[in-house]
Amino acid sequence: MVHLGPKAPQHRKGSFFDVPEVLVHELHKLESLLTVSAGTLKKITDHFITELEKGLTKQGGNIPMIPTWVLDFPTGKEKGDYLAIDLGGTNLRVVLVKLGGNHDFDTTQSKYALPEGMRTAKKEVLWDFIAECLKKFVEEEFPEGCTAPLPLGFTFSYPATQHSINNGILQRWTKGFDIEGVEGHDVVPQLQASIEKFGVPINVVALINDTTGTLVASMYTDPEAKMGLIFGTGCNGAYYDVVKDIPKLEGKLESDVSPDSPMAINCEYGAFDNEHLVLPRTKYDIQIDKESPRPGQQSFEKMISGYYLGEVLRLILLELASERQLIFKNQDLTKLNKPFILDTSFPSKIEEDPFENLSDVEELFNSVLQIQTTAPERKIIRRIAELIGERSARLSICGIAAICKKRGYKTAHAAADGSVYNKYPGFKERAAKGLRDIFDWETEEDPIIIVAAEDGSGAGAAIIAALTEKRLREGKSVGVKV
Ligand SMILES: Nc1ncnc2c1ncn2[C@@H]1O[C@H](COP(=O)(O)OP(=O)(O)O)[C@@H](O)[C@H]1O
Ligand SMILES: O=P(O)(O)OC[C@H]1O[C@@H](O)[C@H](O)[C@@H](O)[C@@H]1O
Repeated sequence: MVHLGPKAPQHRKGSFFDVPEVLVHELHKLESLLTVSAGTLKKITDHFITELEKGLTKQGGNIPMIPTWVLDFPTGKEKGDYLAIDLGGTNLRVVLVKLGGNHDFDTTQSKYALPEGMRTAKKEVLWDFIAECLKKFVEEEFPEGCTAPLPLGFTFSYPATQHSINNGILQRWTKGFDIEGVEGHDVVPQLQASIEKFGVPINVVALINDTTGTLVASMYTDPEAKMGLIFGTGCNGAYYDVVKDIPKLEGKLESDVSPDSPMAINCEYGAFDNEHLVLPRTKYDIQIDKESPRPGQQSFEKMISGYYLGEVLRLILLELASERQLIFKNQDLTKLNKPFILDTSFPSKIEEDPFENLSDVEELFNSVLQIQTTAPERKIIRRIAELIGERSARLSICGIAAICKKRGYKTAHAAADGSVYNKYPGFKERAAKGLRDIFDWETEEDPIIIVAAEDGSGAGAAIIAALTEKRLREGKSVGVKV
C-alpha cells in the first residue's frame, strides 16, 4: 500500500437512510430555526454597530460599553513581577507574571474550580475563597515571604462600571451567578478586606475585565491585534476607542488626558439585543432566559456561550423525548429533566465522534444520562448538536464584524480566548466562514482573522497593572476627574 503521509483525520460520512421520516421532519424544522443565513448575519451586524455607538452616548443603549481607564497601548517594554487573579464563570486562576520587557512574559499559574454552589453563596464565601487561593499560591511561590506587598491585577469577568482603574461597581451578575450584596458595590474593597483578613501581602492595583486583559496581552506580542474576545462561559469583547469619540466621558476627564487619547472599552456585548429586535431567538432561548437568575439580560450571551449551549441541546432533546415522545422511548428521563446537567463539553463531544455508528455518543448518553440510544436517534442528536454549535459560531462573529466596521479596521487580528473558541470542534472554521459571509471578501487571504489570544486574564492583567503603576509614578490620572 502506498503510504501517502499522515492520513486526514477521520470524518463521518453520515447518512440518514435509517432515520424515520417523522424525525427527519422534526430535524428540518430545527434546521430552519437554528440556521443563520448570510443576510441575517449582515442585518444583525448593522444593528450591532448602532448599539455599540449607542452604548458610548450619555443615554446609553443595550450594550454597556464600559470605559476601562486603560489609557495607554502596551509598549512591550513593561517589566516586573505581578500577580493576577482571574475570576471567570467556571474557574479561578492565580497567575504570577514575569514581564520580560521585550514583548515577552513568563507565567506560573494555578487553576481552582469554583466550588459547587459558589454562584449563589454569601459574598464573604466568594471573597474568602479567592483570598485563601491567593494565600496558598503566594506561600508556594514565595516560601521565604515577600519584602513588600505584591501588586495585583484583578481580572473580574463581570460587567463592572469603573470610575477609575482600581475600582469596579458590579452592574449585574451574569453566567448564573446570584450572590447578594455585590451588585451596585465596588468589588475591590470587598476583595481587599478578605485579603487583609487572611494576611496575604497583596495590593490590588487594577481591576480588569478579561476581554480588556486579552486585548492588551495580545497587543503586547502582536501589533496586528485590534480586539480581545472571550468565547468561554460567557461572551464579550474589548477594543480601543478614542476619548473624543466617547460622548459619555465629556466633562469627566482630568486635563492630562488628551481628546486623542486611546481608551480601552469593555463592551459587555453579551447584552446585545436585550430588546429582541434582530436576534433569531427560539422558544428554547426564551425558556433559558425566563428560568435564569436575571431574565431579560444577556440575550446574545444566552444564545452563544459556553454556559448555555449544553442547556439548549437538553431542552430540544427533552421536547423530542418527553413532549413529542419521538425519541428515547421507555427510557428513564430523570437525568435529562435536570436543568444544566449538560455543560458545553457534551455537544462538543457529540461533534467530535468520528464513527459512522456514533459509538462515542452512545457511550456518552449512557454514562451521563443513563439513556440507551438507537443509531437513528444518534444521527438526529449529532445533527442537532451541529446546528447549535454552528449557530453559536456564526452569531459570535457579529461582535467582531461590528467592532471592525465601527472602527474602520480593514484588516485585524481578533484575539480570542475561552473554552468554546479553544475546544468546540469546528468553531474556528465556522466563525471564519461567518466573517466571509458578512464581508464578501474577494481576496485570497481573509483580511480579518481570529487568532488565539495571549493569556489576557493573567499577562494582560499584569501589563495593565504595570501601565497603571507607570501612570501613577508620572502623576497622571487613572480615573474620572476628582
Ligand atoms: N470541550 C469543550 N468544548 C466546548 N466548551 C467547553 C468544553 N469544555 C468546557 N466547555 C465550556 O467552557 C466554559 C468554560 O470556559 P473557560 O473559558 O474554560 O472558563 P471561564 O469561562 O471561567 O473563563 C464552560 O461553560 C464549559 O461548559
Ligand atoms: O471568561 P468568561 O467567564 O467566559 O467571561 C466572559 C464574559 O462573560 C460575561 O458574562 C461577562 O459579563 C463579561 O465580563 C465576561 O468578559
